[in-house]
Amino acid sequence: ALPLPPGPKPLPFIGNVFDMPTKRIGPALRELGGKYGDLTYLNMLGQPMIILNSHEAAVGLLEGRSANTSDRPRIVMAELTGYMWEFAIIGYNQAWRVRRRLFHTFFQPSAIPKYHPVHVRECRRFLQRLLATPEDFMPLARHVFSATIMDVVYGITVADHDDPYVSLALKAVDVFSSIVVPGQYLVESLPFLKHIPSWFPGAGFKRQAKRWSKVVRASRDAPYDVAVDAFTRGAARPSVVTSCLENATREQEHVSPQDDECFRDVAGLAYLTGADTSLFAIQAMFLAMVTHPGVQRKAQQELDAVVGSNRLPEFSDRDSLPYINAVVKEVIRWHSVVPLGVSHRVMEEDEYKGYRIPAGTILVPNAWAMSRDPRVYTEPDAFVPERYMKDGECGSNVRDPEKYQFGFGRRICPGRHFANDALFITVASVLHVFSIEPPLGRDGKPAHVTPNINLDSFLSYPERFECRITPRSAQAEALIRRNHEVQSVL
Ligand code: HEM
Repeated sequence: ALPLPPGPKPLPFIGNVFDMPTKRIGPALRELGGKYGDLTYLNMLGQPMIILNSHEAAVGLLEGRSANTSDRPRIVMAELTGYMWEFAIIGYNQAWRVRRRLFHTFFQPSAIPKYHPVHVRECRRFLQRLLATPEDFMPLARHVFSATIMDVVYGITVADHDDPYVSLALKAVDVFSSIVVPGQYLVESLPFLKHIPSWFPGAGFKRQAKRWSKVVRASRDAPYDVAVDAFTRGAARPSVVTSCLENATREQEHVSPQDDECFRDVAGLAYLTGADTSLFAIQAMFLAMVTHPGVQRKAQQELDAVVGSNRLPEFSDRDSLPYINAVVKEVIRWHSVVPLGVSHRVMEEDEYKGYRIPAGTILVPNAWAMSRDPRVYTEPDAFVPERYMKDGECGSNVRDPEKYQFGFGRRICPGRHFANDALFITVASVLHVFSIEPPLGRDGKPAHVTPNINLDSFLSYPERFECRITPRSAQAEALIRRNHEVQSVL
């Protein structure tokens, strides 16, 4: 007898299909929320969907009711492309639990300090490459996070240019981004279309899925097979895969087929989720520094006072760098890397705040809207690390963006501590030695840079922009050039 949450009037049969935006999705859905409320109900060809436009609504349903809301919606395109090995999109079931538990053992807070040397080494190589070709800062940033995750997960060193694993991951993440945005493929609302023959008119999605499936499979198996081969030859470096194989072969001679599948899935997902997420956050940091020079100056003053000019930042400096920590938090808020989070699914009918939440409803947390909530953040579009500062410390003056940008409840991002480490060391190191400024215009004066963020797909990223990256001083340049090789001691 309870009403459904409010939403735009559905059309017969197709429901609200035309109300689902395809461009700047987060902002457009927030606008819808402005009319209908924090919970906006959409009927997508009969599939119930609720957009959660506020933090309170997302916490209420995804954390308060997590036993019932930790499932994932079926993604038919994931089935067609062979992506169901990714435990990020499989249901709330035993296969997910086993994989999530194993992932957690490698990425929980007590486990990740052992990856610090890899972060530091790759970050310092990044500084050297930036010095050589600063105009390539976008691809170089991709390289640093890919190199870190490939070393940590597989013990593989990636090539400086055109690495096959880096391009494979890039292609696989592109496929993933294309298939997970709600409402993009008709077959998601009409799953029977999955069975129409590939040659049938309108079955382009099936042909596309077939083309993509090769990349999807290879992205899981190619680096894993190389790591297993190295392990078998006794030539493996310490890595997540090496640890899995060592543990599995301690008591039995061979790895069971179930364990083999599980190890492939866990390593593959870390490899695919680990690089681009941090990459887009750090690209946003470069953009924020170009557009907010006052923040950059303040961060550099803190680095000069704490780290000094004779060395580069280390993880041990973290607690003494509150403003840098606040910059990292503001990067995470200002740029929603996953603007619509990852959808959850309601397993059994529920009631929330007097509304009926039907079984099978897809819940879409609009993280972008949460990051721009003017009730929580003054001037939400501005980059203001000071909002987290309290009595000279990076405290919790205001809602911590980690509470929504990494998802919710039992599905919360298990790689968030690792991502935080990667962002901290990169932000601190880059700002310590480089100035990031707008490019010079034809008149020789700094040009105006307008932030242009792509918000049309699953992962959001800054569109290509230019900036001048130069060493802050001769001493900073010498620091970068000095070879800071740190051994990988996983
Ligand atoms: C800035 C960086 C990152 C952001 C913003 C981010 C965000 C997210 C979000 C929003 C989710 C969905 C949570 C939910 O369903 O409620 C998620 C899931 C996940 N993330 Fe991240 N992530 C980041 C980095 C990473 C890294 C570095 C890794 C791996 C090392 C990782 C591994 C995962 C995995 C495995 C899941 C699936 C969890 C599950 O379904 O149980 N993420 N992430």
